[in-house]
Amino acid sequence: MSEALLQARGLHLAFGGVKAADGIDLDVLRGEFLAIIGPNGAGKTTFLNMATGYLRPQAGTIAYEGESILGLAPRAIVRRGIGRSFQLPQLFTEHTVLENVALAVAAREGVWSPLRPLLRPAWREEATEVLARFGLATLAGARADALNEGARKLTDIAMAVALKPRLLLMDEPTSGVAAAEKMAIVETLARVLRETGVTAVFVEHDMDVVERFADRVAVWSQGRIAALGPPGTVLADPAVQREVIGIEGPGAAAAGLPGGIAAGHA
Ligand SMILES: Nc1ncnc2c1ncn2[C@@H]1O[C@H](COP(=O)(O)OP(=O)(O)OP(=O)(O)O)[C@@H](O)[C@H]1O
Repeated sequence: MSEALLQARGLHLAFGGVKAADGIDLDVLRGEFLAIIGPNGAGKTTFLNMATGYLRPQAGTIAYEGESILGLAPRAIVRRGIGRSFQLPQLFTEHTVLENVALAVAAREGVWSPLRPLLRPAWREEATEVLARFGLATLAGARADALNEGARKLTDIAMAVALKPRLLLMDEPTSGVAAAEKMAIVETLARVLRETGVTAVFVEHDMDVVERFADRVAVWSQGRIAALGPPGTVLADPAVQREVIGIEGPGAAAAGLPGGIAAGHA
């Protein structure tokens, strides 16, 4: 079986004159944590949207487990095993944390309804187990709209994990989370994903998080992948430091994205 769980080739998508994807080739390898970094507007979310059926590329292919998923609706892609969490968590705010996760379990069983009375005990039990994995058991009875940002993010990801994905795509899992809480949240997230054998792709702006948790980093720039490789190599590149991380250095002026580091596809 192929090492690549998800394989994107030649993805193009323009919005008017803006090339949000301008020839994206990417293999997501089974079992890895792949971070996507890049400046605002580089096309990171557009890639997640194409991989999850929210946007259709104008050219190119996307295969999951060796089969094309192009043209499938988001729900059909979820059923294939690709989960998604969003920059702004999509919780049922008037429901409890447990109910939110139980609704995700129900959705996996084909019941797409936010109606609390329809929740079966088995779904609640499974949701309880998922919450325990995430260390959220004490918040099971809390209403989703009473959570702080960190707990909200984790609940959103717990819902995605309850759908039993083999690949989870996350858009800025730590955005809006207080700095002091951030590492603990990602630590929890990474532990659960490793325990459950989930491959992960995450868009991230915090380079400490990237360095600590990513096996590989892909640098997005103007709809293209300008560099791809281990964090130690990619984050040390002067062009990446200047244009993505915002560090000025002596070597930075000579390099430029995407041309300066275009050869780094590992
Ligand atoms: N549905 C859309 N309609 C029109 N333009 C869009 C749409 N989605 C994205 N774009 C444009 O495509 C470009 C890439 O956007 P995208 O959201 O993918 O970037 P990003 O790298 O995720 O940025 P950020 O870090 O700010 O979230 C931007 O110029 C954006 O305005």
